[in-house]
Formats: sequence, structure tokens, C-alpha cells
Amino acid sequence: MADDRDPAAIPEAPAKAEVPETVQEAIRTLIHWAGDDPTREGLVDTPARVARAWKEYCQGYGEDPRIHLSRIFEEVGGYDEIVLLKDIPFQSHCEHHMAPIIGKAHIAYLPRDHVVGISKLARVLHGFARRLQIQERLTAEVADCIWDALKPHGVAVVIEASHACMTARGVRTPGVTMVTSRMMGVFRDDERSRREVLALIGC
Ligand SMILES: Nc1nc2c(ncn2[C@@H]2O[C@H](COP(=O)(O)OP(=O)(O)OP(=O)(O)O)[C@@H](O)[C@H]2O)c(=O)[nH]1
Ligand SMILES: [Zn+2]
Repeated sequence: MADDRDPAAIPEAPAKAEVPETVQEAIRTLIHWAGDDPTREGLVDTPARVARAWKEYCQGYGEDPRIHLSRIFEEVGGYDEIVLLKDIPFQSHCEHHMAPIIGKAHIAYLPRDHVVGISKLARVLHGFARRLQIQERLTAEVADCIWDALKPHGVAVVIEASHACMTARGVRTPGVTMVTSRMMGVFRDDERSRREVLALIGC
């Protein structure tokens, strides 16, 4: 059958998710409380946009990050050293102010018999980061998830991040980085292994 679509036609924008009226009303209330008029033209579509943006920031609630670690590779050619995924950029939001937490994570493990695809470590990170968080819990959740799923000899997670609730408001102190770490297995119990992984991470 002939395709009679005009190839030069502008494709339609994808349909946007419906946002319940109660959610939009809550955002209108906030805009009004902040001092603006939610009915003015520039703000009319803002409540729905904000709501969709928040669904995206909080996508992690819709997934169980453990699923990313279900596919393992056993043919590793005898590889038995540290695997490190370094400088993984991520974004989260703090549960106190719902302000952005922006930083990078370093995730390492010492495999026991099998490894996972490296992208999966970043997927686990994003699964927990796309929620309302404190950095300590984010660090612990990523490490615990890898520990439980892979049963490796060791896991090390180090996160360095800047919190907009400290830079853009409140104490307004830019340039501050919060560093958290969770060491498990040999990286916790064996000083030499701990030093080795921290040296690889560059801490
Ligand atoms: N430990 C920890 N604290 C965080 C994190 N994100 C934000 N905070 C802090 O959470 C605290 C909340 O303190 P509150 O006194 O309840 O809130 P606040 O009056 O807005 O505090 P200020 O930010 O100091 O203005 C602040 O000190 C934030 O800096 C995090 O990931 N971990
Ligand atoms: Zn905060």
C-alpha cells in the first residue's frame, strides 16, 4: 500500500501523560503562595509540566533496582581483581527540601565467580537516586543491593555530591561537596584491599 504521508510534515509531538487535577491544584497553590499568579499565561501549563518533571525525577519508585543485576556472566577468563565503575554522574533530590543533589558515584566490587554488565551498576545507582533521598541512604542502598545480588568478596561505593539545598538556599554555601562511602566485605575488613580500592577510585 502506498504511503501518502508528506515526508516534510512536522511529526506530532508524543502524547503527554495526564496529570490529575488534584496534583495540578497543589502546584497552583504553591505558585500562589510563592507570590505569583498561577492563572497568568506563562504559568497556565506550569503545574502539569512540574508534575511530569517530578514523575521523571522520581522514576525510581517504579522499579526494583535488583532486576538490573539478574543477568550475570560467568566466563571471566579467571579475572579475580577489582571491577570499578568510576565517575558515574547522577542526579537525585533531597528528601528534606526536594532540592537537587548532583554528583558522581564510584562503584567497585571484587567478583566471586561471576560479573555483571557494567551499565547495570549505573542502572542500580539511578534506580535509587531517582527518589527522594539523603546521600547516606543512597550510598548504603546501592552497596547493599550489589552485595545481596552478586554475593561478591567486597563492595565499595563512594559518592561525592553537591546539595542545592545548601548552595541555592539556606546556608547558601556553594562549592561544598559531601562525600559518603560504604565498604563491605574485604573492603571493610582488610586494610590492604580497602587501600587498593580507594587508590583506584582516587580518594
Ligand atoms: N545528612 C544529610 N543531611 C542532608 C542531606 N541533604 C540535605 N541535608 C540537610 O538536612 C538538614 C535539614 O535540616 P532542618 O533544620 O530540618 O531544615 P532547614 O531549617 O531547612 O535547615 P537549613 O538547610 O540549615 O536551612 C539540613 O542541614 C540539610 O543540609 C543529606 O543527604 N544528608
Ligand atoms: Zn535538602
